[in-house]
Amino acid sequence: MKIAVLSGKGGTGKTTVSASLKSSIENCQYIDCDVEEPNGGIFLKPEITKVHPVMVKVPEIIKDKCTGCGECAKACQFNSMAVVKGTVLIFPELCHHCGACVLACPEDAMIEVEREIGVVETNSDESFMHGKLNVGEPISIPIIAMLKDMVKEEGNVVIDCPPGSSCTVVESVEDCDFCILVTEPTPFGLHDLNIAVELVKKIGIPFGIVLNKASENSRIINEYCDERNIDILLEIPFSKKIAEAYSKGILPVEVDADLKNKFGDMFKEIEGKVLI
Ligand SMILES: Nc1ncnc2c1ncn2[C@@H]1O[C@H](COP(=O)(O)OP(=O)(O)OP(=O)(O)O)[C@@H](O)[C@H]1O
Ligand code: SF4
Ligand code: SF4
Repeated sequence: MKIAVLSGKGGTGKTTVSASLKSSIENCQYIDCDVEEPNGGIFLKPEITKVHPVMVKVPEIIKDKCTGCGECAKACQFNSMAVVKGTVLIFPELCHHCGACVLACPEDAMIEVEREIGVVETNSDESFMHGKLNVGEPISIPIIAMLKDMVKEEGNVVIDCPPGSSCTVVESVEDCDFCILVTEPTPFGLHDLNIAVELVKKIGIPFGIVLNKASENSRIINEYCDERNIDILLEIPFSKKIAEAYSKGILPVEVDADLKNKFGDMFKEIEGKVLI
């Protein structure tokens, strides 16, 4: 089973939940698609042995051939190039690597060259993988796509998604069997949970909720889920012990055997839902 863990809102406990789930079930690959801030490794402590650069293709001008006609800039839907007084300006960070400008050039005055935007790192058996986007790079999809290509066909996979609900999240959850939406009982948590629910419904992947940092305010999430017939798979209390363990890079399931069992039970429940 491929299970994606996401949360509309950052900081709700997505990494805590995904790394805890990975640690509570057998034969599971962990993939950290939160490539701007991959921190699952701080908990799981893999020994990184392989580093794969992630390259993208960006256009380059052959100056001798260019007539300054501007067809390339007209073809670019992402404003990543402009022709100013006959000179082509390329903004590689904005480029979406579609190749349209190269096709549009009537003079064959453009070639594509490779540019590194980040890396994918794995341990020796690839049970752990994360992507790292280079600082200042705005487009992370190619790194997530490479991680998804390296997903094992056999066994279970837990995918720690980026926060939010943009295209990086869509790329991360695509092809998954189930989504766990992690939320917290605050108005902000509820607001962003609603966006995440809309997203997974649109993509058409079955889902359930983990209510993290559960407290006396949990009612707002319980009511939201009751009204929509959404399952709350697991409630994790707001706990100083969990926060303290986190600050030392220790997962809650390492200090609480009962919680580890609950993660195992949640996995079985998800399995039951997916296999129906
Ligand atoms: N049950 C809990 N009780 C108390 N604190 C918690 C609990 N779960 C998580 N936290 C705290 O919430 C913070 C965020 O946790 P975590 O990094 O898992 O969230 P995240 O959703 O992955 O964040 P990001 O959006 O940065 O990826 C941490 O400081 C952690 O200590
Ligand atoms: S490859 Fe596509 S996005 Fe990049 S500059 Fe050319 S047309 Fe624009
Ligand atoms: S389309 Fe080709 S020839 Fe025209 S400006 Fe662009 S690179 Fe130069």
